[in-house]
Amino acid sequence: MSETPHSSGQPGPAVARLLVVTAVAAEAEAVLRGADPRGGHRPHRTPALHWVTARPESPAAEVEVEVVAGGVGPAAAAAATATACCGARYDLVVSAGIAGGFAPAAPVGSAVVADAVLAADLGATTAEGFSDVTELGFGTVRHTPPPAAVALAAGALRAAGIDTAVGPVLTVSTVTGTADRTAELAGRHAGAVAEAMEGFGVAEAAARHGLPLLELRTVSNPVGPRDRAAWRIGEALAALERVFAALPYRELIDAAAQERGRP
Ligand SMILES: O=C(O)c1cccc(C(=O)CC[C@H]2O[C@@H](n3cnc4c(=O)[nH]cnc43)[C@H](O)[C@@H]2O)c1
Repeated sequence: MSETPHSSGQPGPAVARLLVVTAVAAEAEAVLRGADPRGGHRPHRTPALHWVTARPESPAAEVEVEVVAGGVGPAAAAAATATACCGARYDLVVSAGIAGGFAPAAPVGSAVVADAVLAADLGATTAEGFSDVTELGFGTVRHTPPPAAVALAAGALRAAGIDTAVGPVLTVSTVTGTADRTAELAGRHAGAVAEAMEGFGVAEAAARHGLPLLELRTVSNPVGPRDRAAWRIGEALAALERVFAALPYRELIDAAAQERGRP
């Protein structure tokens, strides 16, 4: 975090900056309704749909929240996050939106906080089964959010009465739609609480910018046989708004910074 110049010429309170990346505008709007209940945010159209708001939490500590609706899927999410991070300074990046929840950990309407962000279908299928890219000798399939910030976020959501699970969140390029695929993913990723389509892309971009990452989602549907008509998107968006109303922004940013060895 940097010191902001004050009208006196002395350094003033540091403004901490949070970047939230969602897939679609409806998710970004839910995030902003929660983060900015007074509705004072300023919309922009570049680089994607993009909103900025200030969230003063105490006279000594301001937080500015920027929300980008970067598109569906890991590639769009990575491109939007990297573009945003090239244009401004942030202290923490959050991948947010709706998700499919694995039963019984994450029922519809509940929240999930990722303690690992996993690329679940980045690899190769062979006669012996699936090998991820790390097993094939390339790159990574895992990003680990700062544990203290994960615990802080989950504690704040539970304190606000939001049913919250903590565990690995899978990033997939294809939404799971069969019982076999559900069992395969759950078998390969013990303890997985949810799947969505952007977290790993956001994480890859944040890591290249040296920034800590969280993934926070609310559940619109169970992971399982496809039944799009049963997705409870309105319920998940309302829960997403409650999540972003309950977060202790400044403490989260400070916790993430401390784990990176910064003051
Ligand atoms: O139709 C709408 O009104 C609407 C409003 C908000 C979001 C959507 C989306 O379809 C967003 C796509 C988004 O959803 C995530 N998601 C949700 N459930 C799953 C799932 O079971 N498996 C994978 N991804 C899921 C995902 O991150 C997509 O980007 C529509």
